[in-house]
Amino acid sequence: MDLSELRKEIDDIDRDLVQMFEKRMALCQEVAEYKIKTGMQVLDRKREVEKLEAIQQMADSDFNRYGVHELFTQIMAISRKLQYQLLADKGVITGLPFEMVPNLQKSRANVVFQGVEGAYSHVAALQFFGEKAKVFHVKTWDDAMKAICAGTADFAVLPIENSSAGSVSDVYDLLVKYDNYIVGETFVKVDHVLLGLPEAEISDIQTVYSHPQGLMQCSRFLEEHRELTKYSTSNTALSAKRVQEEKDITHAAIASEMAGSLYGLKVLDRNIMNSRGNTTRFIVVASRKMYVADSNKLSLCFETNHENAALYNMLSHLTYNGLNMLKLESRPILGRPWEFRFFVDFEGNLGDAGVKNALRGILEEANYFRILGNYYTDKGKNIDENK
Ligand SMILES: C=C(O[C@@H]1C=C(C(=O)O)C=C[C@H]1O)C(=O)O
Repeated sequence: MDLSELRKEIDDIDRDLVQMFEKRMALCQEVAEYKIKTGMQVLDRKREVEKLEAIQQMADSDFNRYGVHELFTQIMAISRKLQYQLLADKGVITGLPFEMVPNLQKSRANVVFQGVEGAYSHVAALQFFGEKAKVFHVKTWDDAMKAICAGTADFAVLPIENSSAGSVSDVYDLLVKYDNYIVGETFVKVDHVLLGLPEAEISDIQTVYSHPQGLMQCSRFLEEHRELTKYSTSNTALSAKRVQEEKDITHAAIASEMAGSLYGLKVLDRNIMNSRGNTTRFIVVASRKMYVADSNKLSLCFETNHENAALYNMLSHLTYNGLNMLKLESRPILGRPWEFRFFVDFEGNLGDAGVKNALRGILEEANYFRILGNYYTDKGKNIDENK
């Protein structure tokens, strides 16, 4: 037999396979209609496990047993995706009661941030809500979350990620702890300087205060000045305040120039950061499940079974619906060592058919699932990376 004859036979088989595939999908569509009527779940794990076992029995070698297992795992996943599409089309999307709003009521908003005046969160709040916004501060990120739950604030502004130090993991955990939602985001350029008392010189400094992120973002500078003792504080601006209050010429803070001028400190050194384009992304959080009409980014959180391909299967719902993933983060689940909760950001709007379809799939197949928000992002267009 020559190659072209072999390929012709393969082509014939493939044609049959496609026809069989289409027949199978048509039946799955009927199954979906039955499920919609009866309120049954799309995923039936027991049936899928039994099917995979039965199919493996039909194959005649280990290699083929493995192959058909792979093949039918995918066929059934596609079958489920078809069913979710149908459910989403028929409006059967429970668990997504997000209210669409034309815009956020920014001008009358009461906004909370963590830290003290001059903190980068303060800068972020003014940038997002405008210079005249009513802002107040609390001691911890947890307090900020509580303030919006209690209604003393309409919005909280919290840092979620820095371009050189990475994710702010505590804030991820707080998004799970509280029933609050991301309704916006804003990017702030972080320009740390070394601040001391007006009479201090850099040679006087022995102790440096800053938030752990501030210390991390200036780690190269601190490595070059190993003689300095580093102290973590809960906020960069608070460290500037502390230097002002302690009146010790040997103390300095790593904070913004704005914090320095607020607390009467002198800039002892600039350009102390590891990377020049150092930017922090802040999220704006509210207690209402709402999204603005032009939202273009979603954040989700889910837990899966601790088994082979579990994450891959969850993410396949995004791939299959052509959704562009922007970020994947994981956090440990307390009480279940070495198991993780996943956080995914991707592009889209809750009104998009592809988004509804993907959410329906993840909602059914994850052990725990929450939409953390659908909001508008300008992707940090205001940031000049070269300055
Ligand atoms: C088609 C069904 O829905 C899903 C898909 C399956 C399949 O493609 O064989 C099997 C079980 C379900 O998870 C069904 O319930 O039979």
